[in-house]
Amino acid sequence: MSDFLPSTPAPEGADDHVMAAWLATAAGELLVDVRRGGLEGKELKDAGDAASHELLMELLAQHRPDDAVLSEEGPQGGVVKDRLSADRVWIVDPVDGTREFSEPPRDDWAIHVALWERGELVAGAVAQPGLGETFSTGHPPVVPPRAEGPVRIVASRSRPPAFVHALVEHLGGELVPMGSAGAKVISVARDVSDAYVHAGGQYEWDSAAPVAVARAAGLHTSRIDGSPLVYNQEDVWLPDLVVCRPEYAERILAFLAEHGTD
Ligand SMILES: Nc1ncnc2c1ncn2[C@@H]1O[C@H](COP(=O)(O)O)[C@@H](OP(=O)(O)O)[C@H]1O
Ligand SMILES: [Mg+2]
Repeated sequence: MSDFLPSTPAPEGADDHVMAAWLATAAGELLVDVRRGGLEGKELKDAGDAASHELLMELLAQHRPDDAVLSEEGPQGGVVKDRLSADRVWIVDPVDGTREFSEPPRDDWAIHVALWERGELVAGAVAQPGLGETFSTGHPPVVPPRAEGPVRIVASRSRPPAFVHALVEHLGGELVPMGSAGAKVISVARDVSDAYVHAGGQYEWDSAAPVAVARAAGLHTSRIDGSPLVYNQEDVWLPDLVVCRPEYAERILAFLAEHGTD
């Protein structure tokens, strides 16, 4: 048992939206402590991954004992209980943007907690401790009116897919490099960017919670071929996605259909 105590007690009788937000926030508080502990580089990444994973597993076992869990850091690919026959599966990424987590004072890292139930994402939360905020399906972000200026495409800071540069040029826009899939999706909801486009590799836990929040906020979410993002599959590889303000979806998907991502 970890001796860490979240700053707020578990909300009594919490619904799944509140539970997701509370779990992600609690893991974020623990990670802020870990980050202040003096470790660096790989040691800090490993300590953060392990501490957050263990806390989330412990709190889920306590508060949602009947549900299955798929965690990036779990055993056998993070599977606890038979998630493929379960009705309810929590899909968690204990630290998303692990690289940026290990580079204080960067704020582009996040904790993802999503709930999948019988085929759909039904709740989710993305905590971004660097912003002091947790974004959740319980109180979906209200997307502000778009700031004036060129289209902003947010993409991986450390491995931006090559096609993204061509897309940015095609749209006459600009590239916003950022770590963490969660932070990137949330940047669209915050009007820091207009679209997040990724291809070439990712897992279900990288996008489940951010996509749940993005959908609740009214953003477009899909695979790059326009098909729906589907979760709790046998193979948890989910390599590409588009999350954007709805008004950009058609143009982005048309570009990807025509030019591909090679
Ligand atoms: N090509 C790839 N293959 C596997 N995972 C990838 C990937 N590109 C990005 N990811 C994962 O997606 C998340 C966001 O990446 P990025 O910050 O580069 O956009 C990271 O999650 P983790 O930090 O949880 O490992 C990263 O590992
Ligand atoms: Mg991740």
